[in-house]
Amino acid sequence: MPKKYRAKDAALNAASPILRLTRSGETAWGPLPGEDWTIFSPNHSTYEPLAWATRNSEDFPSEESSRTPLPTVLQDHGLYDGIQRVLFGGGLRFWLHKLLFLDSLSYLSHGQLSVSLQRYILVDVDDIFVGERGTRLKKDDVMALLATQQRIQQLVPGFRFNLGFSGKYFHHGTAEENLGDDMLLENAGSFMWFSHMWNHQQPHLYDNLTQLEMDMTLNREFAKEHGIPIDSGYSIAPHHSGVYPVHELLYEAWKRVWNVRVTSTEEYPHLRPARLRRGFIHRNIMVLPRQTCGLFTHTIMIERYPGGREKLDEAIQGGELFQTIVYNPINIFMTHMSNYGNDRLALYTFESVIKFLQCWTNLRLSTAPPLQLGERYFQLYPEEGDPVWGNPCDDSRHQKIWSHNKTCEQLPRFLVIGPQKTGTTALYTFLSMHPDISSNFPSPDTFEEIQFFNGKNYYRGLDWYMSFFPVPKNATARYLFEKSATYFDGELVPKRAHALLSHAKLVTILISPARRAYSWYQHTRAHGDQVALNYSFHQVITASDTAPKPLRELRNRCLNPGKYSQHLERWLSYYPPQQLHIIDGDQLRSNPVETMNELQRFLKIQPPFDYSKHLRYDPKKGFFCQVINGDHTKCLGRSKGRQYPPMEDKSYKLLQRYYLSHNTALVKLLKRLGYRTVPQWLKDDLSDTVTA
Ligand SMILES: Nc1ncnc2c1ncn2[C@@H]1O[C@H](COP(=O)(O)OS(=O)(=O)O)[C@@H](OP(=O)(O)O)[C@H]1O
Repeated sequence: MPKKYRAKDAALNAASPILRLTRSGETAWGPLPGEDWTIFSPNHSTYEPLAWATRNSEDFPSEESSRTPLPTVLQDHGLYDGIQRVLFGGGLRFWLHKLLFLDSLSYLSHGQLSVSLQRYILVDVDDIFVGERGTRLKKDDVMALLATQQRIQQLVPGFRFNLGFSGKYFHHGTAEENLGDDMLLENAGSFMWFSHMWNHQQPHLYDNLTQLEMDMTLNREFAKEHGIPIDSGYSIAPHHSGVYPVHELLYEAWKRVWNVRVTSTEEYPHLRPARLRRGFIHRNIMVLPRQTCGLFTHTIMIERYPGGREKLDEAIQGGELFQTIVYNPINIFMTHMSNYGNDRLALYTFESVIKFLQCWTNLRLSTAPPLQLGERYFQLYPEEGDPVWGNPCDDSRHQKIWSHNKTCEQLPRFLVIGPQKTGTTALYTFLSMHPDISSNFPSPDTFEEIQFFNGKNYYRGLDWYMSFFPVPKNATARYLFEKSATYFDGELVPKRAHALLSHAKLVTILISPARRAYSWYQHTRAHGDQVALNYSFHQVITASDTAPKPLRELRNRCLNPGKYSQHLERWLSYYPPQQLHIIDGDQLRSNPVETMNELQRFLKIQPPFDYSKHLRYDPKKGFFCQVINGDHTKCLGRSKGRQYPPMEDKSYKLLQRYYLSHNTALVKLLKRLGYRTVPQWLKDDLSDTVTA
């Protein structure tokens, strides 16, 4: 019917085959959101109602029919035109429609787009013993806690509240509240427990591991003394401090004192939006996303709850809290002790939402200790095991829970990303001559390169990366940079680099990919690599996919980085083109002064450094070198600018063909990026006359 109605009192068709997650049986009484409902009037046997509602009687005071339920959601079996559909007469603002939408997707995709019906719920009660006098649990609150827990157990088998304690504040309440503390301990075995911090101090405020361990040990001693179990393997930091952004000392102390294997936070990657919170694993500690239920330490009385009882019920009855559980297979909720005293809003909230879920959904609610939840979570989302380190300075909340000794000024402002064998060491050396530019401290394993964003080092975390850069107050250089030539073609590198250094500028050097491949081959031979010594360059680059693994690996390291356009496009899918500067490697070799001037302009470094006075061509080396003490030059070592025979013509020809599509795409890309001239090496590689 082409009219816009207001509607109320929704009910479902229990016989509909679409219902899966959604459970029929009740009527959702009251007005439904929106004023433009379509009421369907099917005139063909293909349509079957999935939901009904009543037209708002105020709009039709005299009409008898206003009391008759009319179809608002229809299943179209597709008998008419062969296409099955579900037609919604109202939008997704109505919570029941969100469930029906999920079920429709599942039904119409023959189960391929289905969410699981299993839901885990864990309710953490932080700050046990911490609340202010007058807001803590009394004996009858603890009794209510136990009674509610028992009732919830009927609906969620094995359900137990998970209590996070800070022993220092035990017996810090009124006489009545201290009896409440005692009663919690008398019933310790009825709950799950985890360690908060002994003194509720935020871990990021500790710069001393011993101190942090001492505080944790005090809480552990307290637990042992009072019969609190200490083997949960779970812990929580006050205000999520130290968990993310990671404070390594916290992870270290947790492992040493509590053997922590799992924790949770609301802060990864950010507090908001809550639906995007995810997990990660760091130093073998699983970090799970934590949900909020709308109750905080200040909402301990219903009149303090924003919007009062009505808003709280809205969250429970189809609103945010209800939906959190519908959408998340694993739910760890944060509450505080004071939410269980006073108006006991947390008891009301959880019991009500669980009942509401049971009434309207077929979800199977269960619970498990945090360690099991962690394992389950990463089985469901294995890809999340890999963390992505964001920049703490991009989020004001993160900055508040980051050590005062850390600053984003200690992060590089530009990256020289490679690829290998294009002249990156020369560029690194020239940049380091600049009085305003400074690179990282050398790594014992990879020398001037940190190689953080690719490979295993990334798992060492942000503190590890930052430890390679001078603390700004102790340094004179204004521009920090890092050069790791392996970044260029690293699959994950642009994403990771952008997450941490979204404002950083990127510098890359390109030479003929064929020459680059050959230089890499010579490099590995010079390093005594047996494969390179046993096979000719031509054999390496023509090795087939059935060749021995080491040979294939060498072939790949020779060939893959040279697919420049592919790699650059990946960088450009994260960074805007204005942040990327491409250096012609041949120009860097033949005219480094001009190259460095262009680079300084791109980096907006003022005043510019006069490289003409500091670089000179060294005929013996055959390259430009650094001028030392007026007359002498200091050149790069023997491993840069090696002497080796020219590439065989047949190899060069083969590589010209191999890189043809990549080089053609590179020309287009350079034009798109606004480069007016195409480098000579690229023209040569694309022509079929020139030899190497
Ligand atoms: N000024 C100067 N001095 C020495 N070498 C120079 C210079 N400018 C560019 N080149 C070229 O740099 C090539 C080595 O590149 P990289 O430093 O990027 O290699 S590495 O990936 O770090 O191993 C190196 O490659 P090979 O000639 O194959 O040794 C040189 O061609």
